[in-house]
Amino acid sequence: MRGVWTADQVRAAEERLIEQVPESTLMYRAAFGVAVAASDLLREHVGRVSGARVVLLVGAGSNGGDALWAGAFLRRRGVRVDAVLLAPDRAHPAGLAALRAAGGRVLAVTGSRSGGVASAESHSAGSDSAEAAAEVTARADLVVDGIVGLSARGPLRPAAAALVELVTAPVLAVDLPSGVDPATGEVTGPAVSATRTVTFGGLKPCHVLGAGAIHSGRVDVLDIGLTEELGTPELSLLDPADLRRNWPVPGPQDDKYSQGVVGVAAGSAVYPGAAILVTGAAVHATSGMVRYAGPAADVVRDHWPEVVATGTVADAGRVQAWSVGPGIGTGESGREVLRHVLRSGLPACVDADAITLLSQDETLWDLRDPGVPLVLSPHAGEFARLFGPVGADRVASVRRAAAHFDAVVLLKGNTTVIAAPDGRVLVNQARASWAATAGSGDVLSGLIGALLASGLDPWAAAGNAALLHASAADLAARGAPIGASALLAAVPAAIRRFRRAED
Ligand SMILES: NC(=O)C1=CN([C@@H]2O[C@H](COP(=O)(O)OP(=O)(O)OC[C@H]3O[C@@H](n4cnc5c(N)ncnc54)[C@H](O)[C@@H]3O)[C@@H](O)[C@H]2O)[C@@H](O)CC1
Ligand SMILES: [K+]
Repeated sequence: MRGVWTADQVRAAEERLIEQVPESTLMYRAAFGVAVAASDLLREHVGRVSGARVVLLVGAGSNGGDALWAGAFLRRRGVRVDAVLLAPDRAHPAGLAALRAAGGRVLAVTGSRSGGVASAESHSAGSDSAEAAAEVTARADLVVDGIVGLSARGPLRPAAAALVELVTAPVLAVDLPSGVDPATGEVTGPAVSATRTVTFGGLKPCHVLGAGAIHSGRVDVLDIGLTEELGTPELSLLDPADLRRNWPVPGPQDDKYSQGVVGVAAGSAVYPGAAILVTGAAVHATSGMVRYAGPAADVVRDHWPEVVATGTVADAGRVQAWSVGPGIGTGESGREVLRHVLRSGLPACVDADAITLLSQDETLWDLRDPGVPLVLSPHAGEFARLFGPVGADRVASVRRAAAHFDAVVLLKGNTTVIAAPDGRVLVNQARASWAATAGSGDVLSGLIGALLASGLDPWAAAGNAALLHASAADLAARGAPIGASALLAAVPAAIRRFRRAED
């Protein structure tokens, strides 16, 4: 599992570390890491380091300081470095002196009332003008983004925004791509799109949430001594090694019952698709047995002969967990199905129509045994019905909902957020949005139900299912749109890929 820490946590860790290590040492370490990554990118994109042109976009804080020091290190490798100071009076003094001493060129730019880089302020000897800054930026082989870091507030100022728009070269972001909200990953205006981001100590929310994850490019975490001091992460990400360790596979002593039997209550005679998809996902996710209970039993049996299918949940037989909701409808028959599942005292993944039913009829909650795990897996619309609009801070909303319902809540989306009632949060950022297709959520329900039946902790069940689901979508799509059936068919290949994956 990889941790993600908030800006406040990182600052607190820095304060603790500074009692042992001078602040300037931390900045050298950070800047050295940035310079190494910049050299790698130059080799990759330009084929050389010495003689290449690097432009540093430098803001008012220590983020700019990191960039300036990195520029000084790059000068020693023969790189031509231009620093564009966006807040000339507040540029990091030691970093600026170091860059100048190393022979870097410094251009000063200030924002104008009309926005853009129309006004420039002379700052140092040489061709200091907004035009010069624009020109070097546009001609750079690599741009280092030191505009703003952990203390970023609001959108980029106009001068920075105008320069960012001109960049065509690869961008190396220092700590995080400027213009992205550090806490939520939200992008509401112009923002840097980084090829790579070098961050310090640990991942921050903006590297893994929403548009921020895309704008960050590849993220390298550099341990400058902070990692030990960071404490419990605010969020976590599952990595391939977690999935490989967690995904249940049969052992020598297992039989079809010992691995957990999952019950599927989904679909209807008129809409059997959901039944087929949820059941199929459960069939592919784990070995053992899947029972289907509902009006689509005949169709399910035709599709998945290995499934034991019955007409009603009451006749389903013994299961260890339920996957309930997709396609059951929001009328009385669906309500009856949900009542049965909630009364059963078994773990359940509650999705789709079952979530709508819960939002319409509060008395359904009373049927639940509070000691038994529940996973709610809404999309944003269902979440809103159940708990109110998600808002910009998805993590905070989902965490509150999980505590409120005393359930694991998985909010679907390009960034899937999974919160446990005790406050733990997992996020899964899909690399693409191929899973945004009708029926894809049904597949996820089946995966979660199967993992619950195997006895996995419900938070881990939901998290592992989300990661596998996104990976199956990528594998199936390979660059072209897919339907949920293709996603479902790719589930075994995705499991195989994780089971073979190296750490
Ligand atoms: N926290 C740590 O342990 C370390 C931090 N370091 C660096 O220090 C950075 C944090 O430094 P600071 O706290 O000085 O803050 P920043 O460098 O993030 O910038 C803060 C200043 O930028 C301005 N600003 C805020 N939002 C802006 C926006 N949207 N557009 C333009 N300007 C804006 C404000 O005037 C603010 O004072 C980190 O991101 C990292 O790069 C590293 O030097 C190493 C260690
Ligand atoms: K930055």
